[in-house]
Amino acid sequence: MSADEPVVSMDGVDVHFETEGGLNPFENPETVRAVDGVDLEIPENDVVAIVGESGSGKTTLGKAAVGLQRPSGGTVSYRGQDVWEAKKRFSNPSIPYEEIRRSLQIIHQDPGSSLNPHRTVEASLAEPLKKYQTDLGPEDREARILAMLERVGMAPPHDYAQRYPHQLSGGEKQRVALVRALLMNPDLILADEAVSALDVSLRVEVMDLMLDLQEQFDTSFLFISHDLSNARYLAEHAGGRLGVMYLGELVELGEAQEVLQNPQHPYTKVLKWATPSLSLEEGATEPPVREIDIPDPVDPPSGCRFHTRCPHATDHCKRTAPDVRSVDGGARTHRASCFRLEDGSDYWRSEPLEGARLDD
Ligand SMILES: Nc1ncnc2c1ncn2[C@@H]1O[C@H](COP(=O)(O)OP(=O)(O)OP(=O)(O)O)[C@@H](O)[C@H]1O
Repeated sequence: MSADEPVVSMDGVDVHFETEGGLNPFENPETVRAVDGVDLEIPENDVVAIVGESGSGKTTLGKAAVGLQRPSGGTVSYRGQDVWEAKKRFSNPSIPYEEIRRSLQIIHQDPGSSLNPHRTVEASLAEPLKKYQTDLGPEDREARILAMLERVGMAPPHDYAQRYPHQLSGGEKQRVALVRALLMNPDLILADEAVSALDVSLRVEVMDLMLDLQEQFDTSFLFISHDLSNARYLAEHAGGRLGVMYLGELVELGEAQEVLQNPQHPYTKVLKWATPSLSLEEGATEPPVREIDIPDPVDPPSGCRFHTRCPHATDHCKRTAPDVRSVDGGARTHRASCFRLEDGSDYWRSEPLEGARLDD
């Protein structure tokens, strides 16, 4: 372990779920490959926004990153310490599991679900402090809570501290959830669809607050959204990265501006096309896909998983899965998994699938 180690490293992470085999008890259970072979490093003070369609595995990836979902393959480490090794009884980890748990926090789409309806805001916020900051007395605890409430715009803080969750608006509940996460002094906050349930007018406000707090507390954020315009807003304003998931795979990752200005995976281009604020910039009209329907993650397509929809797919894509390729070779590498990034690939000599073409 060292201070230079990324806060979280995911190395070849798979999360596969076994599900019941339909109505027939003699049928074999099916495997949902929610996350497949994902590599992702999140250093200190970093922002990564992950975007993808519903069911692409974003939540599962996020939960695996903060140690709430055990991977079925690969490793997840916190500052070099394998998270699941640290959790084992009788292990002797370099970082105790309790410290890892405190350092990796989550805020949910529905902040109400993480607040006890029978407890005041102050009581809910005192709980993590009592558990993890045992040196704080009741007065210091109260002072910390009130200062944080004020910091996130809940003024007068004394008034908000005595309210119950039903006396708060959706935006206020999300602010309390943010305070609750920040009081743990975390290194990384997973914000899973944290603004999706809010009115459009409030989303930017809460994202601005997250950006502000991220800068002030030097906390890394893993922000998950099905909406590219939200992911873009947060990642671009933080100077962070944008990751694109498709059927369990992280198919593109890089600096947000670079990924959006110079997308390399055909699926990233589809997401751009489907986002009015971005497609209008380019005046694109025709959808850049052959098939609108998303395949089943229980039975993903062979080879490149995007080949059934890709406008550039060839026979080669149907048979072989592309490796992750670096696009620019820079320090914070822009990477994508597509044969079109390899000049010498057999892809270029292979027959385009029906309705597809090699050129743009
Ligand atoms: N505990 C589980 N057991 C079985 N299958 C699961 C489980 N959790 C998730 N899945 C499946 O894994 C796939 C990925 O789900 P996940 O929730 O991670 O996707 P997502 O991109 O976050 O989607 P959404 O935006 O709809 O939440 C889906 O097909 C989902 O049905």
